[in-house]
Amino acid sequence: MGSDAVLGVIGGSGLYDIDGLENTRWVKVDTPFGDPSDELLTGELGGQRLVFLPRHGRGHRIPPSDLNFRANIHALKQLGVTEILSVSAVGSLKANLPPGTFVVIDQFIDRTFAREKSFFGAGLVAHVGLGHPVCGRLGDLIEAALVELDVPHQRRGTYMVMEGPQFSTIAESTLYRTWGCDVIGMTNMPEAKLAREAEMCYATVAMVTDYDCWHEDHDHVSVDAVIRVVIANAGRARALVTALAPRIAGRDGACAQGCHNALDAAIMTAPSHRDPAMLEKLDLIVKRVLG
Ligand SMILES: CSC[C@H]1O[C@H](OP(=O)(O)O)[C@H](O)[C@@H]1O
Ligand SMILES: Nc1ncnc2[nH]cnc12
Repeated sequence: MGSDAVLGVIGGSGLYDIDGLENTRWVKVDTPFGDPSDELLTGELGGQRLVFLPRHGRGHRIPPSDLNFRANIHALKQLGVTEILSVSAVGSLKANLPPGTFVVIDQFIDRTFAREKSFFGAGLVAHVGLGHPVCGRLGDLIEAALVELDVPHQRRGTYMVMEGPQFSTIAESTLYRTWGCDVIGMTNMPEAKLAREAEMCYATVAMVTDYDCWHEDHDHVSVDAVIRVVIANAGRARALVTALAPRIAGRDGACAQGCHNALDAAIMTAPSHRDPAMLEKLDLIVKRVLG
């Protein structure tokens, strides 16, 4: 069987388009959860189908708490995306992770509190596993691409997700360091949770832009500093996408880690108690498992 893989790229701060895409088209996608951040750019990169979504919209119009994460993930799924690469700017919580380092995230701590976090709800209840919140297989492919490109990186790391939009206090930043977190940002949750519910592989490459506000020898984070580092590293982020695309095509069948079967044992609501309106709204998400 040939690969059915379609790579979705969610571009964070500073990554609002993709180089070298062929046969491109910006597509407007409607979802039962409202509007995604922008139109989605579809195309091919080295023969691999790719869909790109600028997380904050072109021109960076939408703050983290107002992102419609459900619509974004649903729109990617509608366009056939099976594996998602999230590219994100983050602050460093470790002295050995200076700006310019890429971290292939494998864990999250979700401290967000003002966001819709599930496709499911009253009338159709589900609980997916999140012990491994990112796809390890996709993480390995990202790491292989970073090695090939000689980009300074760390293979694993915990991303602390804060609500924002303000940056942290020193007390908060210091607390997160005692928790062993590696980096901090505002966007990857509930994105990763929703990708799991939608049975898509998800992995994050976090681009360190600053030392947040805990480091005595460095200025506190500012938008200026973040943008400067993002611009300096945008070429490497784009090269990563180009190097990752052909690696995605190698998958045969469903993800061996189980991302594409995440709902197999997740739905709790008895068939006789399922809300028909919810079933209709969630059709794209649940049709593989409920038929
Ligand atoms: C401009 S700094 C704060 C902003 O950047 C990060 O976003 P993204 O993950 O989309 O690159 C961070 O989480 C904040 O939203
Ligand atoms: N220090 C920081 N805190 C939260 N989000 C960020 N994005 C980039 N740097 C950040």
